Amino acid sequence: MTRGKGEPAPGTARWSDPAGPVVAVVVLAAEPPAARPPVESTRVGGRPLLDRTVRVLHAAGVRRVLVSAGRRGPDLVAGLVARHAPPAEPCPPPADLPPGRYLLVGAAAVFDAETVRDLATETGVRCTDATLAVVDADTAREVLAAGPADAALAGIAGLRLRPAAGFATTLVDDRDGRRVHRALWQRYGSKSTDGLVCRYLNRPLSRPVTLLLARTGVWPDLLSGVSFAVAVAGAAVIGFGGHWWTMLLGGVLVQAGNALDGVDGEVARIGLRTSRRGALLDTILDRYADLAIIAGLVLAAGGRPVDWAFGFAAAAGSLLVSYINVLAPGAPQRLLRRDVRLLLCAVAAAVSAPLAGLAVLAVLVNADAARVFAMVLRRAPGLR
Ligand SMILES: Nc1ccn([C@@H]2O[C@H](COP(=O)(O)OP(=O)(O)O[C@@H]3[C@@H](O)[C@H](O)[C@@H](O)[C@H](O)[C@@H]3O)[C@@H](O)[C@H]2O)c(=O)n1
Ligand SMILES: O=P([O-])([O-])O[C@@H]1[C@@H](O)[C@H](O)[C@@H](O)[C@H](O)[C@@H]1O
Repeated sequence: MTRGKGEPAPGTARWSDPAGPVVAVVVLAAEPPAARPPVESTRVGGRPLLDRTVRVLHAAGVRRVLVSAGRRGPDLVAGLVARHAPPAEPCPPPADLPPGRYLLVGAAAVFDAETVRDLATETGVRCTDATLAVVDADTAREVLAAGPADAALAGIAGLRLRPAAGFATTLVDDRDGRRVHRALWQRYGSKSTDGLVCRYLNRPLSRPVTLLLARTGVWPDLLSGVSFAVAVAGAAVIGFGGHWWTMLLGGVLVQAGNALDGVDGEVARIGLRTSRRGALLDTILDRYADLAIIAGLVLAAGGRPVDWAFGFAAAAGSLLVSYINVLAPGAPQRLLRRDVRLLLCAVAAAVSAPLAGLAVLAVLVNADAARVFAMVLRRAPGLR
């Protein structure tokens, strides 16, 4: 394809003029492929790709999302309108597109809001990692008239290429989902705040479970309940088992619950389904599971006064270490994060040393809490 119609002579300002908000046009095939489901219906993170695309575009601040899909358009858009607010709209015929800036989105593009925001700062730019481009109205009309954006955009000269600022890839077809979900996990599976046990032991354990569940659309809150149930089951087996092998089994269940506790967040992030409600549920269930596990160790140790004393100290310190995260989110790095505490409890149970485990946990968590509180207090402004 020759240079875009109306393409400015090199050096003129039009391509770089970022004036005006961008309108997104999701360019789908006018006719669905005969042999396979249309790529936009492939489930990514538990929702059809077209739904994810509309959601990400709105999350990136795009004020209008149009869907160009030939005669399929009105039906597709009707479904989107029912599931999105603000909704998507059918794209008018290319010749009727008003002047302005357009973000052209390929049917198979999988991307995040960060990539959209970065691209939308300019005009005349195309993403090298997925079919995304910001062009002016003339070029948009030309691409839409030519058919699916994937091929038409590649042929337009004069577009500056730019790697994705965030996440972006192209879903080849519905068999490519595994690769895309691995890439999404790589980007969103772990958190910057993960502790050492979490990063090097728990995330590798939770990753295959998440990759199995992320495409199903399973509710993250349900997964929070499952990891809670596994941890509490471990606590019960430890507390009431009475044999070395039940202690070992209990320890394994506690560590399994520890690792599984990352699956809910991983599935939520990959599927763009994180929620404040889910975060609260996750944290509250974790606190109860922590207390249940400590109670299980106290019962396994014999339930004597000394066992309850260490259990109380371990529980109080554990709650304080977690509470610091609420009181002072930017507090210095806490060492006895939940991933470390639960691994310590699991090992104590597995080697049938519940009292020793409680004593070590009690000393470490309270020392860590005292250390971090002292640092926070030193930084806190004095009386004014
Ligand atoms: N129903 C839900 C559950 C979670 N979210 C969102 O996810 C984060 C929680 O992220 P994640 O589950 O990845 O990690 P978490 O903070 O739970 O930390 C666990 C530790 O508890 C565990 O001990 C450790 O082993 C594990 O590896 C993790 O580090 C939540 O804040 C929400 O934003 C949601 O939306 N809905
Ligand atoms: O590691 P920690 O801070 O003691 O406890 C954590 C909480 O602070 C966090 O809010 C929650 O999402 C984690 O699942 C874990 O429960």
